[in-house]
Amino acid sequence: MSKNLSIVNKDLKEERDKINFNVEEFTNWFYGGAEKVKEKKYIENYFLSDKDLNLELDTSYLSYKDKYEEAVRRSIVVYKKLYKLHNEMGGTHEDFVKIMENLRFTMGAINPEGNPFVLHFSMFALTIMNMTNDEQKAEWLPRIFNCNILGTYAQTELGHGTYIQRLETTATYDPKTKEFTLNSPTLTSYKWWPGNLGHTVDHAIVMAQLYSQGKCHGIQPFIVQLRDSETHKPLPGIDIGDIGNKVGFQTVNNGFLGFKNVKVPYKNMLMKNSKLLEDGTFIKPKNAKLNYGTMVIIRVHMIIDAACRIAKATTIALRYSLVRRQSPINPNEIEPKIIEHITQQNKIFPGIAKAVVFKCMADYLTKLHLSITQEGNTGNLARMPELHALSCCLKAVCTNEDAKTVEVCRLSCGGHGFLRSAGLDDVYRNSTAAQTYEGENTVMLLQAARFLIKSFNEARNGGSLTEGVKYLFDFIGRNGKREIFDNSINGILRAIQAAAAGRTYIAWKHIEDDKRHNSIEVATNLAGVHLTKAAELHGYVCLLQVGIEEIEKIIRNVSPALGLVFKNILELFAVDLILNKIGDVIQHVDISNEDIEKLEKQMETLFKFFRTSAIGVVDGFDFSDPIIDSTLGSYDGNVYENLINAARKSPLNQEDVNRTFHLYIKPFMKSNL
Ligand SMILES: CCCCCCCCCCCCCCCCCCCCCCC/C=C/C(=O)SCCNC(=O)CCNC(=O)[C@H](O)C(C)(C)COP(=O)(O)OP(=O)(O)OC[C@H]1O[C@@H](n2cnc3c(N)ncnc32)[C@H](O)[C@@H]1OP(=O)(O)O
Ligand SMILES: Cc1cc2nc3c(=O)[nH]c(=O)nc-3n(C[C@H](O)[C@H](O)[C@H](O)COP(=O)(O)OP(=O)(O)OC[C@H]3O[C@@H](n4cnc5c(N)ncnc54)[C@H](O)[C@@H]3O)c2cc1C
Repeated sequence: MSKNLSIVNKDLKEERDKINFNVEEFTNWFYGGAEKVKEKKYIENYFLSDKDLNLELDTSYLSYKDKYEEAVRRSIVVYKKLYKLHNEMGGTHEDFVKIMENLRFTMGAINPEGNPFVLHFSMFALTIMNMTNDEQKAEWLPRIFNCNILGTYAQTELGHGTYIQRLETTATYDPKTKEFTLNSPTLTSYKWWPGNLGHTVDHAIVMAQLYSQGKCHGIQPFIVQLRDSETHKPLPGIDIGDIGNKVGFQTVNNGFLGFKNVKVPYKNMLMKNSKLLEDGTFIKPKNAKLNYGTMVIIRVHMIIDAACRIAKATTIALRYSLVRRQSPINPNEIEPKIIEHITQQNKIFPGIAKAVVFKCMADYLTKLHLSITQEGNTGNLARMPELHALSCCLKAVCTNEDAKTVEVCRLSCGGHGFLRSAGLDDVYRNSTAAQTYEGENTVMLLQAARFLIKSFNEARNGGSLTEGVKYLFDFIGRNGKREIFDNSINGILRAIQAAAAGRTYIAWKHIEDDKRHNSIEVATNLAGVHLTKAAELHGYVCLLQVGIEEIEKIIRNVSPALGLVFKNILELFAVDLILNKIGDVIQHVDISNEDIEKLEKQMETLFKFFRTSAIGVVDGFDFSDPIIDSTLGSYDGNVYENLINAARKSPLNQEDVNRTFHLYIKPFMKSNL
């Protein structure tokens, strides 16, 4: 379904004629196999072809309220079809997950400003699946699955989002009535931000401080009904609403929520991890952070979201750059495609490489998450901190890169990139939201840095390290000597590792020095900037290391022509990375000016090679026109026709004279002031 039937712009056609590898083979890799691509296309078409969605309507021109109502209407069309398709496919849980995973991206085309049910189908369902005991699963899962109840994940409050230990909502247990009483004791204890909470859902997982037998037992999850199941009116004691207009996510319906003596039955505390006996005795979980599990799952999922947003933005920027002509390079020659300006290649090509490497990382992290979760299910929680640190670190590094890259793509489209119809604004808004939700990125980096510092101490004391941080041993082993640079892909990896280890050492030393006059906590705060830099560099080490390992495997399994493209992509990623981090590298690596010049030259050579493959790679990301939803990035490259057609649809252009002329402008002009 992806290609539209109009005539392809000749400049773009000429580019595609020069592609020297099999684009379909790349697509099959990106989506995990030919069967998965078929499935993706089928599911995409199944939903997007539905006329009831009325995708012709450009919702960006609607009011805030109308946008929300249209998003709800469209979502219901989609979810009805989801259940129909699920039955047709066989009705297994795997079928459902398959549809959901594909639908996740299709939903962006249906509700470009966000999905008013996304929390039900992600955090709410996942929390109930993973944090309940068997009886609770039996009670809640069928109702959630059938959408008899709709829910969200209500953790953040007006006063606290990051430091969740200090959430203020209370759940006080009374063994006589076998009920909890929920209260919001202060204004700052109001829940604030949960998606879909304002007017859509009727239930929520509420994170609240559990009080029992006169003691506080920390935050625990409760399932709470918020609205009447018939009238949808807020239940007694519930103060609920929408938090208002935002930078993006306009139709996600983020809400606020206050409780005044709201009664919740005993069975509604989620009891897989912590347990409360009916008499009010609290039984601690094996690890108190098990209650943070849903956040970890979503952080893992966010890496592929970042990869796909970059893939989408670079597809738009590259296709446009291959049809837009401007500014002759030689004064007497015709204006070139703007991609011929090397600075334009520098804006777009590294982004394409990032999308590919992030995809490798997403696959790696998904497998790691699965294996650590399976260990956890057998009671072995030893690797939980490693997964937490890695998911925090990569969530932050990948979404920061994502927002930066999408913005560079917008800039690379010049003035037209600023048009809404170019399709980059929603991508950017989603990227920048992801820098904050599921853990603000600085805070995430600091969590990762805790793990790095612990590992550094471990390494100094001759202890053992997890695979991903073993490079700290190399740093300690060098005993203050600098890593000698060599200009190979593994040489670049070693240089970034040396920079990450060196920065970890600086942070560690900063803490050790400050500890002499301060508490460890104050010393750690004072080292904060170094710590975040160390964690960021560690994130890049992980990306490059996993990129090298995965791409080496891929090269062994694909055709030689595609293998060369992957090799080119990996080198692009690596050289771009080291040049961007050269300040950190110089500090810890013996690298000469000549080496740096060589790297800069190498980048130019890589661009030259990638120049012919780039369009094949972005076509291989296989975003259909409705998904790409961009006047500049459509498959046919007919950007000028697309732009004028989109402009003609502006509500202001539906009449040739706007009433403000007669009401205000004309009287003003005739007034002679
Ligand atoms: C209908 C049926 C449906 C079926 C469904 C089927 C499933 C289909 C699947 C399909 C795919 C869908 C997938 C999802 C799609 C994704 C789309 C999502 C779109 C989402 C929209 C936006 C939603 C946004 C939501 C939110 O933002 S929710 C709120 C998030 N909030 C945060 O992230 C808060 C950040 N803060 C924290 O996490 C913590 O406070 C902290 C970690 C910063 C600190 O915690 P704390 O203070 O308790 O910790 P300390 O400082 O005391 O101690 C630190 C030590 O604790 C360890 N630690 C911390 N966390 C963990 C952990 N999680 N695991 C292990 N260990 C942990 C640290 O390691 C420290 O250890 P140390 O002391 O040894 O150093
Ligand atoms: C679009 C969107 C959707 C969301 N959806 C949900 C949802 O569905 N459910 C839900 O419960 N929540 C949701 N949230 C809330 C989100 O998880 C929090 O906003 C996020 O975790 C950040 O917390 P905060 O707002 O308290 O930021 P703050 O912690 O107040 O951050 C403000 C500044 O303080 C800094 N800071 C804070 N603590 C530290 C520290 N320890 N060290 C160094 N610097 C620090 C931060 O780096 C930041 O610069 C959503 C938020 C957004 C933007």
